[in-house]
Amino acid sequence: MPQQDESIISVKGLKNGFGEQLVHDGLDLEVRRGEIMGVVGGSGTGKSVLMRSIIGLQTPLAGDIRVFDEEMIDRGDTEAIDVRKRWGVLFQGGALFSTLTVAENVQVPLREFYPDLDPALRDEIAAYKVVMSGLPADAGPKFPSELSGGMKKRAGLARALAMDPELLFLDEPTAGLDPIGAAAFDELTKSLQKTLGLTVFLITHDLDTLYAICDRIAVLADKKVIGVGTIPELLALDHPWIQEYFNGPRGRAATASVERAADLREGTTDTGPDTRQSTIGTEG
Ligand SMILES: Nc1ncnc2c1ncn2[C@@H]1O[C@H](COP(=O)(O)OP(=O)(O)OP(=O)(O)O)[C@@H](O)[C@H]1O
Repeated sequence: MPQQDESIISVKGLKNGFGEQLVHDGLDLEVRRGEIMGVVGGSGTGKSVLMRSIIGLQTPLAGDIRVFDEEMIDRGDTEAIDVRKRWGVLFQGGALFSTLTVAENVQVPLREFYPDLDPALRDEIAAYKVVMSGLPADAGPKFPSELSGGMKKRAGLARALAMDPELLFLDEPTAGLDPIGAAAFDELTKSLQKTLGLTVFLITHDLDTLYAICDRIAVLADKKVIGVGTIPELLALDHPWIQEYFNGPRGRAATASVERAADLREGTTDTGPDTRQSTIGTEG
């Protein structure tokens, strides 16, 4: 029986750098089973490098990374396969193969991990994941160039879900989406977390996403995770970046939006303008 406080990702003493530039120095982070962990920080603070280190695309200078309680650093490709099968990744922008159709893109991990799978079953799984990601069923034969930005993200999500992962990595999934598309993507992420019991590592600059769907938030600054918790818990830390981020005009607008939505649910106030418009577009 899985434990709610079971550690799914554990990063300790992580150090990353490029040439003279040190990106992480003594970074620690724990992600628990079933939570959506939002990862925020100013541009260039190393959010993507952190994700790449966890999934084995970046070899750290030092530190310890465990996923599903398996040590990841210096693990050979063959040894890592059993762990890699258990996660899905949506890279920034979707990272679809432009010469493959949506369905073929979704089948890439299936071909990699189960090369002998019956092609008819592969087609069936791909079709199911396309619909599960909120795309119309006829999106399967389309090429990425025929899709809108939001559809590309959903196609990337369908590919990330191909292997029925327990853990999902999302790198800025709502960047570049219009407010309605971004809110819809958030809802989809939340419903996948709930229905599939997913653990989600979600890099974002989108304050609305943080308020709407994240269970906890990790803040990267000063080459470390300077705080992890809910928004009120982070605000209590009194760090200047945290105060500026959550208490600045965009942060206040997002708070007001969440409060208004709560009031609306309780039927205690009238509708005002959706503030999502004012809180997007912050990516660096
Ligand atoms: N392969 C690389 N070679 C050299 N420097 C790199 C490489 N990858 C990342 N960096 C540097 O590491 C730092 C952190 O990059 P990263 O992409 O993780 O930032 P980020 O927090 O995700 O930023 P953003 O919010 O703008 O996406 C940046 O200064 C970047 O230039």
